[in-house]
Amino acid sequence: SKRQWSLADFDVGKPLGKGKFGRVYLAREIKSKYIVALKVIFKEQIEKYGLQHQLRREMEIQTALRHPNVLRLHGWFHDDERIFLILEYAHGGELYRELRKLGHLSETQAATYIHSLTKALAYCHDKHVIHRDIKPENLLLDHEGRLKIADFGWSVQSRSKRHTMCGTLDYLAPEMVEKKAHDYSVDNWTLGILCYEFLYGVPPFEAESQKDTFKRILKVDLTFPSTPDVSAEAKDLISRLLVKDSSKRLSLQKIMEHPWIVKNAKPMGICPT
Ligand SMILES: CC[C@@H](NC(=O)c1cc2[nH]nc(NC(=O)c3ccc(N4CCN(C)CC4)cc3)c2s1)c1ccccc1
Repeated sequence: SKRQWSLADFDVGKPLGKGKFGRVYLAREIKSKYIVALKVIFKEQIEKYGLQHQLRREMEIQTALRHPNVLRLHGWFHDDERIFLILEYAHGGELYRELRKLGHLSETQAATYIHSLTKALAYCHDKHVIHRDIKPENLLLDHEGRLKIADFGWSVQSRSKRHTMCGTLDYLAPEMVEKKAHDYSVDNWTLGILCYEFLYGVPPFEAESQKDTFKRILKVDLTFPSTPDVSAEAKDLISRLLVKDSSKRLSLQKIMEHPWIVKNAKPMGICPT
């Protein structure tokens, strides 16, 4: 019973954030008083960059995904110049703001978020979806501090081996940098990048220029600073994910069973900030 929505159904509030092709606003569905995030995307922008198919894929993918760590897409509607996505509202905002505020996360927080991400990715991969653009900006927190993956704008159904350069450089796996065919395991690489960034506050291959970042990624030039003091188990997990040969990266199942995750991750995916 897909209900037809329109802008008249919502009270639109303050802007929450903006991305490449649109903005997100706090909104309330008038009849139910249900709070949502309304993502407004301009058709001419999408047409200008030929991203209609990509946006349609994002909408089809995110509507079909039902997981506690994946932001829900409740529905959509459009008018002459805009497309509106009715998204779950994540009250806690962007994880990367929390990361910037704290500098780096505790091993409990980092392991809890990595565990939640791993479960969400295992669910997505089971549905043949590769996100390809997991980065702190796309990770949100709900009112209980539970992690939610947002913005499937770059995700693909794994059937198409086609690749398009996407995502910020720091998170790109070597095979994507080398424009080789890539598969699910790019998301495993990214989990390693994120785990490092959660614990150290910066991504592992950060460099002055894009070229240097590319070189460091291709060399897997991984070094661990002496501070903050990070456990050997955490470094072990990171080292088993940031592996150039994508077939040798730790599987999502093995990540969930890794001693550092088992010891530090909160079972319900919620940890006191
Ligand atoms: C991830 C980018 C993507 N975003 C979404 O899809 C987004 C979907 C979605 N649902 N809920 C959100 N919540 C917020 O954005 C938010 C931000 C700050 C908040 N706080 C400020 C600090 N305060 C102390 C607590 C409350 C609370 C909620 C967002 S963003 C996007 C993509 C394209 C265009 C626009 C946005």
